Amino acid sequence: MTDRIISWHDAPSRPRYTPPAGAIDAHCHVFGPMADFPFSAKAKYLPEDAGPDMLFALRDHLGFARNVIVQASCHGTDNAATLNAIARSNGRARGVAVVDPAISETDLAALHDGGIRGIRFNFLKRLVDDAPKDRFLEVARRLPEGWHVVIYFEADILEELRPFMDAIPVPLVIDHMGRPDVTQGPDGADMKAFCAFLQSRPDIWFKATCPDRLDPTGDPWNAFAEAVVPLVEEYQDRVLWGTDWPHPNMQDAIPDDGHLVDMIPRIAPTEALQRKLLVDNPMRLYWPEE
Ligand SMILES: O=C(O)/C=C(\CC(=O)C(=O)O)C(=O)O
Repeated sequence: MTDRIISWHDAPSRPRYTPPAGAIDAHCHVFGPMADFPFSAKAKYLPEDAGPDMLFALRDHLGFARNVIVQASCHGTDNAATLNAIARSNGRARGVAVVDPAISETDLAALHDGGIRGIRFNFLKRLVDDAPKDRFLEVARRLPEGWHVVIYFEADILEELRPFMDAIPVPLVIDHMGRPDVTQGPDGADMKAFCAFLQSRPDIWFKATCPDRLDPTGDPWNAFAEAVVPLVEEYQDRVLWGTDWPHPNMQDAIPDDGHLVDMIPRIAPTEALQRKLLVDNPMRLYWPEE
């Protein structure tokens, strides 16, 4: 793999929608810089550098106050780039790590000190070689106090993953709602299955994220808005929102981040919902001490 990929908009528009004070972009990533933080030998894509300075400039441009930085698969289980970004954020970023399940308690504590508050299990075959459920479960049972598990999977394996997810003893946060087919609409099979899953436990959270990934009708992503707005309303105390910048693997349909922000009032139509989505909910998971 030699070609480095750019998957982000070089001049995102300024959103028309203004997020509330203290708004948190709760799903974004950093790439490198590679000279300081090389990519994993197992990486399935090799992006151009998208480091903390770029992320924080975008945060300010979009009107956000904080970030939750999720370790992307291209950095494997070496969380140094994510930790570096958190350290440079002046307390305005926390993160989610990807770890070798054999990680020691000491190393987990060090991640906590570095601002990590959860670990991510990625089940997308195009992104990772293996996802050992038994080993994932073992580490999920010995996480630091207050941590959660982020899970990334596609809708077709939701049922298969149920016994594994049901056994995880800490809150779950599901990336991109488990990638439903939003063109089926709010009552489609994928959304129904995801709702049933949410109803099975009160501590399953989800990210109402990635219209660009999930809606083949494209910007302005009407199918996404229609399918997701009832879910946000129904589960308003356990939903998060994020840009997903720098949009790994979206180089063929790069979204305008300003337009992504303008989706917020379409999936959370009232000020009260927007406050929960962007401030209260992510604060409870990532800055509970404030
Ligand atoms: O950024 C996302 O959430 C989605 C990704 C990338 C990813 O998760 C990773 O590299 O770990 C994807 O679907 O390619």
